[in-house]
Amino acid sequence: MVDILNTILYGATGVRHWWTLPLIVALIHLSLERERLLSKHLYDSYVGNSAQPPAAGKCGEAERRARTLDGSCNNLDQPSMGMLGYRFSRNSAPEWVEDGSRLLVPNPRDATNKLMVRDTFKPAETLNLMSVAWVHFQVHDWMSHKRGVGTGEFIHVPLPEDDPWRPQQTEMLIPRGINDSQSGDDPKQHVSFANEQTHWWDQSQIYGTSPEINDKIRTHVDGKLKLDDDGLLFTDVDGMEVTGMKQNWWLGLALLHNLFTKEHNSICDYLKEHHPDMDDQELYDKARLINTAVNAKVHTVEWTPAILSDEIGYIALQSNWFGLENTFPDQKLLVDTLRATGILSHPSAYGIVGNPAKFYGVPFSLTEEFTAVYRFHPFLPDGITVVDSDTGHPINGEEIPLIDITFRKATSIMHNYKYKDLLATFGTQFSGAMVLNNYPKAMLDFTMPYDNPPTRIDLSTVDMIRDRERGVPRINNIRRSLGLPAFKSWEDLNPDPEVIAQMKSVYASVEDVDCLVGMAAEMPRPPGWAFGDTTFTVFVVMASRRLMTDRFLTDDFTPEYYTQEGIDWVRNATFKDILLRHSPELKDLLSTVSNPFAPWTFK
Ligand code: HEM
Repeated sequence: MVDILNTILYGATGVRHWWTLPLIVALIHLSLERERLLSKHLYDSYVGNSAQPPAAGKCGEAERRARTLDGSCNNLDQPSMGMLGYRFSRNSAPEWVEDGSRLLVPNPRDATNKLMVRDTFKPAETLNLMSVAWVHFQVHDWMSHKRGVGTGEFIHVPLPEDDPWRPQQTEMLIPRGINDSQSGDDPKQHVSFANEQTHWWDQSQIYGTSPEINDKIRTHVDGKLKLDDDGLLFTDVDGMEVTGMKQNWWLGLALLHNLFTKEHNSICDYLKEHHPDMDDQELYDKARLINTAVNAKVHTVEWTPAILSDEIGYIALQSNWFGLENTFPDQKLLVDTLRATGILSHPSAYGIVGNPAKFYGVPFSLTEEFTAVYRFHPFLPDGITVVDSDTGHPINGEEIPLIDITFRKATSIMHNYKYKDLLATFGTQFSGAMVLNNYPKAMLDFTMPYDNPPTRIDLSTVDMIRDRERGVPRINNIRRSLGLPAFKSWEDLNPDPEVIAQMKSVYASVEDVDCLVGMAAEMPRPPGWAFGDTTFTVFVVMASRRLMTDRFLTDDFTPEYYTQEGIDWVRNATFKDILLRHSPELKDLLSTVSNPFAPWTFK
């Protein structure tokens, strides 16, 4: 049914790019596409393999009522689903998974030098640096593949003859990823990797996944988290903030970890006011549920529409949360009719949140393709200039290079500048665009400070190696594996003759183009979109799926679990209000802002 309708609406019309269809037709197409992808493009990494999911503890009353630290018991029928250590699944069927024989083909460092390295900064003029911080903050909630630092096992990437790192070195050593594969695994599936975070959207980056870290961040009074006398997160012995997850730490993460720790405490105050009988644990558990749902909502109805900045993106994302019914209240009859005839799915018509969970027959975990399409390192700028939030004037004049806002230097900046000025800086400065030759130079030559031994890496080469190591298909096979038409020629991927010439100097064929390079190269895109249709297709299936499968965002998004006040808090929450709650000094600057992930301007 879905296929037939989609063919009539899209294929048979001969329209090459679905987003050029009339709005309502494009929206119906999207709804049908999502059903098609969810029904056919979810592949569990445990099926056919000898490995078992990690063991979950017992799901008692406490685990039923609140999010657990290790993510177990979100699904009460299969308690280990999506928990810490659970394997990433895939959107591509096993036959599309790369087998590792092309790990160094073509040389990823050559691809970086020619196609990725930033020549001049290309801004994404519809996105600010806050949007970059935001997405990284969320990525740290969802995923972290284990790096094999200290195992002594490296992937040796030969440096091209004219490489800037020569003559000091002739190869780049990249610690191998640690895979979870076992001898009885199906060889067709190549390799499987486990997640060091929980797969659920549960703010584990703030709350931690172990009792030790969780204990360290909590006051154990009134449900609250620890903040110092300046209202900031405490500094740990490693020189960075005490918080749930702090890999690849930089100022953007520091700003948002502080913000949502403050927000947690505000939610605790509000709950205590309405429920003075709640003890520390209950306040903490409910505040975590609410804080998490707020993040999922802001991401869905504010961040994503900023990234997909047009009418289709806006309506599609509003209806993911609220349903088309509430997005177009005056079109209720049309929505009901389209639903009754099966043209619109239930989630498209009535929204995902608060409606029954849906699994499409496959246990939930995030996918390797989903990780691959979130490699948004070109969003990072070369540096920041801190501005005064009242005047917009630079403070201390000079730009602080990107490298000097990473790791413990980020924490120093948090203490050396005013929080409101740092927020204003991130609000007013542009993000980089996800296009070719826009990877920040600082990320192309840096040493991971906490690795032992320290490794000098170029993150773009590492990004490509990781995708290849994890069996992520090249861009054209991702398209085929998702049932999208392949790029038949270079021109199909990007019509610019100069870009084609440059790509041809690296890749023998359009079939070889890496996912990362393909994502940056893909043109045309819908106007206002930060990326192309291939990336978007992976988002369509996975962004919906992680909402649809989470008990606390579907079946149990109820007053019983959240309290009525909690449901109201989530319903009313906007990112602007959160910023203003914790930095009311930004009132003037934010007064003209409608989406806080688009650049703010001083009057
Ligand atoms: C200064 C800021 C950042 C630094 C220092 C940084 C550094 C890193 C490093 C070292 C890795 C792991 C490489 C490996 O596999 O060996 C990584 C992975 C990754 N980064 Fe970043 N990154 C930054 C910002 C961002 C941003 C803004 C995004 C946007 C979404 C992002 C998305 C990712 C993703 C999706 C991965 C793969 C995660 C996984 O393998 O599970 N990063 N980054």
